Amino acid sequence: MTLVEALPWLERFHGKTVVIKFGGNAMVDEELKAAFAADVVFLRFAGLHPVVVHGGGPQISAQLDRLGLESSFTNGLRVTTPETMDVVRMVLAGQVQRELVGLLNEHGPFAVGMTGEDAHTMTAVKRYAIVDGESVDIGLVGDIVNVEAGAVKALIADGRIPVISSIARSTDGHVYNINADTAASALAVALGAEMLVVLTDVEGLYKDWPDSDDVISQLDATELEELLPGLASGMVPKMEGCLNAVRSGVGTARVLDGRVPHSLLLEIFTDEGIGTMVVPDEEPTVTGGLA
Ligand SMILES: Nc1ncnc2c1ncn2[C@@H]1O[C@H](COP(=O)(O)OP(=O)(O)O)[C@@H](O)[C@H]1O
Ligand SMILES: CC(=O)N[C@@H](CCC(=O)OP(=O)(O)O)C(=O)O
Repeated sequence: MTLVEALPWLERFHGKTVVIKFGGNAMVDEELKAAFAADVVFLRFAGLHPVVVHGGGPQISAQLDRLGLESSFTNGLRVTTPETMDVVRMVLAGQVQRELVGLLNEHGPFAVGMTGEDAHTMTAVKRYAIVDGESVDIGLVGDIVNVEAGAVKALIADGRIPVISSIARSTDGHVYNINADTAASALAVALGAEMLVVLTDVEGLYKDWPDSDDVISQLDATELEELLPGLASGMVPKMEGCLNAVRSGVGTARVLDGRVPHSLLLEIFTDEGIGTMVVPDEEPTVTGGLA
């Protein structure tokens, strides 16, 4: 990429908040993790306000395996017993988040880790999975009902990079496991972010997955809504999160291949986008006259 190509994007995104969801599947390679950290710090030095929400599904599964605990998913959500919840919290907040904070802070005193529990940042309610129209109990899985973004905004104002684990407390004191895509989307909305970027282990949203690897490069909210019922597993919370974001004021939501080194910078600062971009529905054009 030529530097001058980046100028219009630097101007456009200066001072804007970008929420980046770093998926556990994109986090498997040491070099890629370091490249991701460098990209996020680059964004900060370029005058954007990056906020990281991280996943860790494969890392949680590996730890459950080591402990000999069974684990299963319903509609892309982990069935979470109280015992599983202890492991989820330990792995996300104690391991994955710490590692990302460490990698970011190799560049300076920027990253501050927290979970949705801190400063009441995220409040959850129990979430049920819907299977064949029936509501199914999947344990301590939560949905976000409120985001108090004050603590995150204070960190941004102080030049820090918040790194947030997708765990949240309910008003009655339960701690819930939140899908990281769902948490990133809720946070992007509450922060009035310009962009939600979801880094995963595929090139973007495939048109006819698993039969073809034709990536949909751009679609609007209504088009995405029509595709949602046909999507499988991990893509469901991701695309629901993108839809929720653009329907609630976030400028664009993008799904990118986290396996491509520096995909974040390529997407934000070059003309040809990579991955899938979800845009809000076009506002109806006002043709004149009184409303
Ligand atoms: N239409 C689709 N396009 C792309 N990937 C899809 C699609 N439907 C299902 N998937 C699956 O969703 C996975 C991504 O979700 P997930 O494994 O939860 O990733 P992450 O850990 O990054 O959140 C892909 O690896 C792919 O197997
Ligand atoms: C409820 C639920 O499924 N929570 C996820 C939280 C981590 C996550 O979302 O990680 P990825 O982004 O890497 O998939 C889980 O337990 O795996």
